Amino acid sequence: MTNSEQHKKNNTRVFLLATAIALLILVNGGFAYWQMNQVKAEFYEVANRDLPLAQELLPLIDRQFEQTLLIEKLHQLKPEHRIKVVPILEESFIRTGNKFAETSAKLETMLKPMLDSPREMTRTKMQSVDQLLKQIIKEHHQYQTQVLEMIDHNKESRLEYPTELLDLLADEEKDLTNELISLRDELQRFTLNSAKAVERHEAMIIKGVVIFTLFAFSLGTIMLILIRQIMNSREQAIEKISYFANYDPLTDLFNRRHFFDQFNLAIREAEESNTPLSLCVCDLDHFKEVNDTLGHQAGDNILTTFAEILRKNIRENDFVGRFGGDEFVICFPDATSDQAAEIVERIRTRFAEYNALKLSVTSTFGIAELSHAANTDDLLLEKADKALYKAKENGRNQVHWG
Ligand SMILES: Nc1nc2c(ncn2[C@@H]2O[C@H](COP(=O)(O)OP(=O)(O)OP(=O)(O)O)[C@@H](O)[C@H]2O)c(=O)[nH]1
Repeated sequence: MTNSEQHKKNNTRVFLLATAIALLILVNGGFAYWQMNQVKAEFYEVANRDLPLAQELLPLIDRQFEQTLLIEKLHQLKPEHRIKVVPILEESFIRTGNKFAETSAKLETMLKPMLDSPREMTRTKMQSVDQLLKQIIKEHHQYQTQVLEMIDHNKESRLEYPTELLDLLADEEKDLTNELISLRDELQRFTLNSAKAVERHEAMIIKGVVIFTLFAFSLGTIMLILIRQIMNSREQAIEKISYFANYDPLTDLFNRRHFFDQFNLAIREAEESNTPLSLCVCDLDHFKEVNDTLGHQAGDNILTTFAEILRKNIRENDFVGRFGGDEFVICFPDATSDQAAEIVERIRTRFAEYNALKLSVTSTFGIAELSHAANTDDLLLEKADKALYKAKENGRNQVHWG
């Protein structure tokens, strides 16, 4: 498998893993949100509707109790007064009782959907609430019947009420009130529990959001690091490619192609500004022998040393390239062949001095100057090559131009 195939495979794996985790988080978040909404709906149902309704029952019972006390005192009134008051009280007592029946019926209807709730906890709680309510309704009914009987009795007789009946009514009233209070408390407890459940679910969701954020952040950071690495290696590869496209890796000088690109530009500039320009072709002498006797590595070292001497001795605007093997080219913008020869002579001497210590490798140079007869890169190169050939013929280790 190639490197890029391996990269592609790794990228796909990272992407699939991230997608799977993101989907898991999404499903989990969705489930938690759905659960929280369910609990919230039940909570608000009780808090906003049923609880105030249950609390409404309590004052109704209180009112009926007060009315009972009044009925109790009826026998103290004169019969002619009693006849006037009894119907008013009776009517008021019945009205309050009807209101009680209406409110408790509403409460019963509202409890009904919760009795069929899909959540078992809600169902169990609501069953006990429902039983309590039924008990209250039943007891209230008995209580009301007894009081109404007492009113009838008041209408017809002048007799005092038997104390047992009054005690019984008082007890029933107390029971009724107590049961109403416990109904209200039960509903309040349920509301409180629902509120806690909502809080728990909200905390869970917040935790989920925090974990998701941390995860997304880490994933993002990893992605960024990966992208940076990919970009760095891409940049390095581009740098390498452009380096190899323009430079000779052994000597770090321009390669033949890049040298000639620059050389053509220099020729155009020289023609436009009407300034001189010279080209020098250099070749090491008997370099083959160095390779054959001392080895290829020693040959390489001599080539890099020669390149270094070239670089150090040319002027700021001059440039040099490796033509191939042991052949080099130097461009001298704004220099006649005489001026170029002066610089080249210095190079030849330095190289000869350097090598004289260890080996006897020397260099030979041929120079050509831009003219009407030699006004292209090819013609200049041909002219410089001829000069080099002449110098080699003349015994090497010298500079020829003219
Ligand atoms: N070490 C080394 N040798 C190289 C490289 N490129 C070419 N050569 C060798 O350089 C030698 C060039 O020899 P020639 O230019 O033909 O001849 P020469 O021995 O220099 O003789 P003259 O040029 O006539 O003085 C050959 O033996 C090539 O194998 C390189 O990158 N490194």
